[in-house]
Amino acid sequence: MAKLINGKEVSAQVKARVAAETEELKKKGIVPGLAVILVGDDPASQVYVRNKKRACEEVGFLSEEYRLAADVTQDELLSLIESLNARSDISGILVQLPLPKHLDEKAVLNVISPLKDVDAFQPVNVGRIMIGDYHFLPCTPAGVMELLKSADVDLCGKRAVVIGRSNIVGKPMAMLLMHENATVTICHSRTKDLPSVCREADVLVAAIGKAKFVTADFVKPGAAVIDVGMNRDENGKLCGDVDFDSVEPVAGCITPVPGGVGPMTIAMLMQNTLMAAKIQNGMIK
Ligand SMILES: Nc1nc2c(c(=O)[nH]1)N[C@@H](CN(C=O)c1ccc(C(=O)N[C@@H](CCC(=O)O)C(=O)O)cc1)CN2
Ligand SMILES: [Mg+2]
Repeated sequence: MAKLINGKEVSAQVKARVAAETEELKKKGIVPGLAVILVGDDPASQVYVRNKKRACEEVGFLSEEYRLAADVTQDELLSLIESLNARSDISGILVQLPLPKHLDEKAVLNVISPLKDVDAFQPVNVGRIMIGDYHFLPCTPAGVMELLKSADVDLCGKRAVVIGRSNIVGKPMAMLLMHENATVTICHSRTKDLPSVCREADVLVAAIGKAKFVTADFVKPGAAVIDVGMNRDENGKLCGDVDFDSVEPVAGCITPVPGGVGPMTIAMLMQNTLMAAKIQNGMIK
């Protein structure tokens, strides 16, 4: 039986740490503030944005929410971001993704000040991650690293396989694992004989967006299996990219969905926003 890695528990620990530090910052007159921009009315995005606001309240941050109509123009969105860039009471800015098709996501992310880019999606921060000189890490990969640490998974010299090559998860995930001295392979839809590549992994991270895609034959006995997926199964039930029931008996440790990586995403956002407040107040160079 695999050890279950509990994302709810670890995310609560991260948020408690952030809340304690925020209390100290407030004594110096510094209040971290997060602005979240939601364009359109995608129901899942609405839930995530609501949860981000709730997390801000939990850790003692100021939070502002901007709900823009689905047909907002690119110029309107860019000017909102520019006005938030200029405000000293806003430490972090986040644009909830995905954006409606008529908006240019790259141009939108580009305009966020790198000092307030708490998602770490802005090209300056992406580059800094590449060279290992960063303040902000993208929330989901950072959350995965925190979960691996909580489960005492040793990465040094180990084989790690990441399935998925998105800019938001797969690519930065591979970098973070490499910074911890793992030997990393990135797989994707064109990878030949995917199960046999995955079977070499001591640490397997699934971020492909296909329900229950990773089955027991992808998993080396005793491996750490991290499921970044969020899908609906044939009955409409939330499930990950990993077929939990078949993989759990083979893995050494495993994250569930829900309750694994998901809650970490928001906890790490709180950590990044705290970091942004410290940077803007000259506490970190
Ligand atoms: N600007 C961003 N957009 C998006 C991000 C992001 O990090 N920044 N990530 C995802 C959505 N997301 C946060 O925004 C997110 C997704 C899932 C969860 C979560 O807690 N999931 C729960 C299950 C929730 C449910 O029941 O539906 C879990 O896995 O336990 C948090 C945040 C895309 N967009
Ligand atoms: Mg989860």
